[in-house]
Amino acid sequence: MVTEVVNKNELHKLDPVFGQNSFDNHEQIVFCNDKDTGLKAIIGIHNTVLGPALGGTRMWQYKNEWDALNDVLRLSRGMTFKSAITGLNLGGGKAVILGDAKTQKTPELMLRFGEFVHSLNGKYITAEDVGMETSDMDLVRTVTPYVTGISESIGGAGNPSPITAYGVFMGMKAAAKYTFGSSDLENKVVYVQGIGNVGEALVENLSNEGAKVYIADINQERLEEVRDKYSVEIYGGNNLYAEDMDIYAPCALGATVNDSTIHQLKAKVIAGAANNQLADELKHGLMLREKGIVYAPDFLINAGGIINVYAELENYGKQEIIRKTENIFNTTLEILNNAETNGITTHQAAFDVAQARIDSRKKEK
Ligand SMILES: NC(=O)c1ccc[n+]([C@@H]2O[C@H](COP(=O)([O-])OP(=O)(O)OC[C@H]3O[C@@H](n4cnc5c(N)ncnc54)[C@H](O)[C@@H]3O)[C@@H](O)[C@H]2O)c1
Repeated sequence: MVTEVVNKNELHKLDPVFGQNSFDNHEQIVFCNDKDTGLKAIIGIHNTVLGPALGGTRMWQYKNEWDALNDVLRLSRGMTFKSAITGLNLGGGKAVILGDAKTQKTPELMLRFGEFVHSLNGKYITAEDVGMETSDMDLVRTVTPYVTGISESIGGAGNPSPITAYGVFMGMKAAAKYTFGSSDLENKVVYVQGIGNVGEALVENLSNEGAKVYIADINQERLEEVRDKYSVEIYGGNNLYAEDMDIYAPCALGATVNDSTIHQLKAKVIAGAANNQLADELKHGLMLREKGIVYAPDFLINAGGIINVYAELENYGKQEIIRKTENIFNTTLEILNNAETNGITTHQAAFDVAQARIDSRKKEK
């Protein structure tokens, strides 16, 4: 849509940036373009009340620029609440690079992207997300200090994905305790959708605990690779939402919990790593509550990665990373109980805690 020539008289109807539903008072949005490397990126800085906006970079072949903009806005906003509820002194930001990471990601493009990050003087700090590897962050580090998730060999905390997965596992166990009366996941039927960096590490935790794990991914090679390493089954159908399961773990992209899937979902718990799992936070949060499906808020339980990269800024070690990540179990249980007591959705309960922390810091300032 944005690539079409727009009738100037109609521009006011489009409100392309400030009028977007997902805009939600972003402080700054930076559009980056470099002809030589083909870089097209958007950096979203949602809120810096608690500290610099930290969030990963996603490289994805979006259908169009509207999708890319909407994604970066939703993701950076999510980071604000993730860091706030986790008690970190960080704001929310995120970046997207438009393109196919497999075929279009070059060292030159990553370096140019790093220069754009550097030009923001630390207001935005990047890290990895979908389509990025630790080695990409190492490259970005050569042109800017405003990057985390770099290799341990050069002073970083390494790949955040295993810690993210561990936090999701903790959140899932808390949701299981709340729902089934025990945090033990042995024999629980869990569908993990998306077995990338985080999904695979979650599968490892789950299979060690004796859960019955089914894996789904659009990448067949990946499915076979992961199936051969752990005692899991590849899901052979084409609509996992309708399958009998205890727990649905979305670990691919966002918005899989929506009008169409909620009606089909048989899971009793949703707990996964993907950001922005609810297509519409208010509406779908309520629909899940009405259906009695327990939703462990994504921005609460997938905070292990940000805890891991925050260590690079605050200089704490592995032990503290694990301790903070394990605490996701307690926070999740508290949020699920609060939601029940106050008759609100679990998403709202988590959001309220995060927003209260931001408001109180704003008052102090
Ligand atoms: N990496 C982290 O530390 C971290 C931290 C917090 C949140 N997250 C979120 O977790 C999710 C996974 O991150 P990751 O780092 O593992 O990414 P990744 O790129 O390593 O893996 C994503 C996987 O999802 C698969 N996939 C994509 N679309 C799919 C679909 N429609 N159905 C099934 N599978 C599909 C891909 O083939 C890939 O295997 C993302 O939403 C990311 O934003 C990641």
